[in-house]
Amino acid sequence: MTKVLISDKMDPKAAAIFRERGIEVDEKPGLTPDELKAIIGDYDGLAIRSATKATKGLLEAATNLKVVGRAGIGVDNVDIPAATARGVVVMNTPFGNSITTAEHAIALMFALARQLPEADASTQAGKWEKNRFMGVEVTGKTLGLIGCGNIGSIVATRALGLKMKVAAFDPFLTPERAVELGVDKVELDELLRRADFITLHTPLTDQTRNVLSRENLGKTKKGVRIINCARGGLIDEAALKDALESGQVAGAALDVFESEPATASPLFGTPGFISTPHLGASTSEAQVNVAIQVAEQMSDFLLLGGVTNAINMPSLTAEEAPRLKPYMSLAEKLGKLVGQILGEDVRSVSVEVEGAAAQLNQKPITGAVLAGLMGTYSQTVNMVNAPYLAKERGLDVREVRHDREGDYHTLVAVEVGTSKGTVRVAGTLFGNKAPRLVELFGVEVEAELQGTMIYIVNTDTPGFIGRLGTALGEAGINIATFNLGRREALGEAVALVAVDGDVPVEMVATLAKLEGVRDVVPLRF
Ligand SMILES: NC(=O)C1=CN([C@@H]2O[C@H](COP(=O)(O)OP(=O)(O)OC[C@H]3O[C@@H](n4cnc5c(N)ncnc54)[C@H](O)[C@@H]3O)[C@@H](O)[C@H]2O)C=CC1
Ligand SMILES: O=C(O)CCC(=O)C(=O)O
Repeated sequence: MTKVLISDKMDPKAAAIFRERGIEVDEKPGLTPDELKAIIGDYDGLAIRSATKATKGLLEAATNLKVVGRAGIGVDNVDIPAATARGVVVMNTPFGNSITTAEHAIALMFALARQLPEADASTQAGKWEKNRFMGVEVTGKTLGLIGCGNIGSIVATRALGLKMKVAAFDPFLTPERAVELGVDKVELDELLRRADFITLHTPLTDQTRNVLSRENLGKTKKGVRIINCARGGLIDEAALKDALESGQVAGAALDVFESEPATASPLFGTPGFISTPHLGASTSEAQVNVAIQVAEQMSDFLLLGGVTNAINMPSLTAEEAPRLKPYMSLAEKLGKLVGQILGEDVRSVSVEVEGAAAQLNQKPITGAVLAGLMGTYSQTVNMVNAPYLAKERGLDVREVRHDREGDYHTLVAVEVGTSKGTVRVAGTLFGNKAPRLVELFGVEVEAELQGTMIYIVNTDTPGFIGRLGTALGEAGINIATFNLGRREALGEAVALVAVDGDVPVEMVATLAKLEGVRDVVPLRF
């Protein structure tokens, strides 16, 4: 039975959905990394928030794992390259908590503008310091957004509603989108110079790390207030402390820290500094949203092969998956066929779809060809890691789509570049569901690729088939199906012979010695 582990605190709706869909689920938040590592091998799916760290070490122990689902947006707690290399799909829920996080940024902006935490603490301490807490209005002020994606855009609309001006720095924000949102698209230096408030909404990447560095903090308008509800590491925390102490920065509110859980920080106790413990996504609405989304997405993947919001694999809806299934089986068999016959001598792969196949999502078909092909070289290949492994081997992979119908109503062809030139295999679906080879290296051969087969290239001479049958019969090998094709009469011929049981190595050597034989390769599908 398919099994999922929920290893972080998650709304109970997630577990309920897994169970409704027939998936066994264990909820074990708060495990230590070692405890998690000890049990992860039992699970097909791992559902997490931000506390679980899906490290390379954990993924290595996760021998059955097929999918990691992040109930949230940031996947920086998952080693994506390691997951991809091991063929594990990583999914997130990119929209479920965006509004909630945007609202937290706005809440922190007001908390800074009116010093709400300090005023609350003072009042509850019985001090009534009415003159100590002079605030600022946000109306008419400029909010500088660093990152204007899903959350940044929501913050922008809320800020505009508060009659603020909004300037956004985001290299991927198009001028049209900026106009649509009503924000000024600016460079970082201009934002730093103009903003009264700065809020960060980017992922943590090599480009965004320390975007508010000591140098950039020095370029801000004196008295700026800064909010970070995105990721720790975007701001130089030591420089921020100095900037708060010097008055360059009047206030800073961090929901996220370089190191979490942040139970100690030099920033704690600095005047003008307020913090929350990574609460950006913590509303009941957002947690229900992400729990439902992650459980549905993971179930669709584990049960139907549907792929939604995957970071390391192209999307495939649960409706598309059944239609694509026979094509993926055909594509994988074609990949296996060329991989087994050509061995290491594969330099490029072009996957062509024609007719009905051209109406479908081609990425999974290409992925399946590569999975079949790369499976010849590695034991642990699947649709997720095959494109990655192909890239690692330096394979040039292309996709071609022909909308027209040729001789077949639907066709998947794989053209492979080798050191000796290009070869091509192609297959179709009989009755829209049964994969059949129809072309093998320029020769028309119709064959069902399954079980154990022998590929034989020979010179077309009278009596060859008899000699081949006798050799197999003498070795006690029963022929299941015999599929033949030839380039021209008495020219090169190709046989694909399906046999019961295995083909011993000695048998391959015996067949190779038969008169007229040019090549023999045992195949397994
Ligand atoms: N505090 C919390 O609990 C939560 C934090 N987050 C974090 O918020 C961040 C933003 O999330 P979304 O808006 O959903 O992501 P998104 O992907 O929709 O937007 C990110 C934006 O950053 C921009 N960007 C990328 N590199 C940039 C660069 N070098 N300079 C400026 N902009 C750059 C992108 O173009 C994109 O528009 C993520 O890091 C996410 O993990 C999200 C949810 C909850
Ligand atoms: O799950 C959480 O509480 C954190 C959410 C978050 O940081 C994210 O979605 O990126």
